Amino acid sequence: MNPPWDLMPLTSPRLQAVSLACERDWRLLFEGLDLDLTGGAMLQVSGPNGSGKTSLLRLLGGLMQPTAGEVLLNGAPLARQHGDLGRTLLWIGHAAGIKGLLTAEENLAWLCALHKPAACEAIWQALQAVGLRGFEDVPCHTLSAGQQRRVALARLYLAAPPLWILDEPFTALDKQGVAQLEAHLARHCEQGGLVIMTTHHSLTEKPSGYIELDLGRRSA
Ligand SMILES: Nc1ncnc2c1ncn2[C@@H]1O[C@H](COP(=O)(O)OP(=O)(O)OP(=O)(O)O)[C@@H](O)[C@H]1O
Repeated sequence: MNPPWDLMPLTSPRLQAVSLACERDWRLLFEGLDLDLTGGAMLQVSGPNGSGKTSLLRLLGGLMQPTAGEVLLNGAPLARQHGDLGRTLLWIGHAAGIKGLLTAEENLAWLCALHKPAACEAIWQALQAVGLRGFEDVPCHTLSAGQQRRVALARLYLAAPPLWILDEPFTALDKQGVAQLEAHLARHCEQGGLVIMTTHHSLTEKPSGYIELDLGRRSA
């Protein structure tokens, strides 16, 4: 049987940043930032600590308003699409973002239910894909940091939307986990998905649409 993520038809997303500026605590992090990303692209946002990588991701994911400029998703301002964002965009933040008292299966069930409920079988397949077979029904606070990160990343193996915004997705993963995630992200892009992520990790597997944006080299 094919895994569920192979059954998901991707509608190619387009994300644009138009003359984006970001100021935090009266400190200008960047300004005049333009991006035009379509399905197939992988944008790696790099730069030193505090250069504004997470802030940029939050702007692109609609979690924060820019100081100037705007973000367009499929041609329309992101700010006006909050109700529909979950169908297009999957956000996985710096923290694993899972509930310790819930099991891995329960965490994924409620996270998916926010936008599109997932069948129990699909959730177990996703957990198996991230190496958590046998840990489906234990409370997540009993899992290691890397295993908790894997629970969060299992969402990328469910019927995920086409645009993935991931803040430091490789944190706490072992070598095998890093290699597997790299391959999965590259495959998502080759299938028409769009990945935007921050990482200090140097990628060994890059899709043809790979782009790097180094915020440390931009003058604010
Ligand atoms: N909630 C906040 N309120 C005010 N300022 C903030 C907040 N979060 C971050 N900042 C400031 O914004 C700047 C950029 O932070 P950001 O987290 O975007 O950087 P980063 O490049 O992702 O850093 P790191 O590599 O350490 O994760 C920092 O100077 C930080 O102090």
